[in-house]
Amino acid sequence: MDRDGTASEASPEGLAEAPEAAGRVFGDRLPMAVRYTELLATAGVQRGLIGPREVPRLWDRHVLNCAVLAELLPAEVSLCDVGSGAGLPGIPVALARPDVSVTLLEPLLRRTTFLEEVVRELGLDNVTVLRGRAEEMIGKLAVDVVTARAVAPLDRLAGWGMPLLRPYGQMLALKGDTAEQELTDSRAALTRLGAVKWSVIGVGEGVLETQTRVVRVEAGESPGGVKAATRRAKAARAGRGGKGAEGAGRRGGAGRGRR
Ligand SMILES: C[S@@+](CC[C@H](N)C(=O)[O-])C[C@H]1O[C@@H](n2cnc3c(N)ncnc32)[C@H](O)[C@@H]1O
Repeated sequence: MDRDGTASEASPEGLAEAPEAAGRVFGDRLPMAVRYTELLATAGVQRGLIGPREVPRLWDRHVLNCAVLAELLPAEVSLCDVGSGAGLPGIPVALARPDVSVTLLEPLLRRTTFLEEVVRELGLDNVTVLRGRAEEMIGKLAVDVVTARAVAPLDRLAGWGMPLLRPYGQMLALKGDTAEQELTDSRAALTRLGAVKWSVIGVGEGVLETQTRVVRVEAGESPGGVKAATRRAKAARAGRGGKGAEGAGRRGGAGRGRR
């Protein structure tokens, strides 16, 4: 990140010190989390990716609130953060869990530019930035876990996120107070999209004053439904390499090694 007013050595105005719980969440990666939070408070605000009023509450409402998702992740999974924006929740999760391979998926250039700069500056070797819309990635990207915060109502989000899952993967959506209602409203869509189980879970006990509420949707054998399965099969036949339909999910399935 260049320093012509986009980031400063001193702590940015209004940004609180890292809370004690941050040390427990990020361990020896705490300095990286501190730097990320500073970049959100400086370049992130200047480029319109974070509201200036969020600066005093970046740690609790954003960085820690997102990082506690790590509690729900099995070991060594692949994860795609759909609509990552300024990197939330993907970057805090990647910082808290170096074993997890994270793809930040975001369509807007201004945002992917920021994300690439952050990844480079922090030296985050478990993070890839991918520019595009979730619905364009079906058959090209397949992961164990999809995450999202503030991207779309649950039924629409599921239509984008479920087809990106490998069999038996899971979608984790940070939903706050609307979680139960959105689940109720989305049942038919979730079933159609190959979900076999769903629930609302609170995470962050002992870290956050108010726990983060997460909608967890678990996929069965054919996440995304018939159309997604067809597109995945076509992509596999075409033998796409790299982050192809099988390529991105390089590690164990989401059902394994839960912790
Ligand atoms: C309100 S922002 C939330 C950003 C971030 N997740 C957060 O919580 O701060 C919504 C983001 O979703 C992205 N987005 C919208 N439609 C999308 C789609 N179809 N696929 C992927 N990302 C999308 C937008 O570009 C935007 O960055």
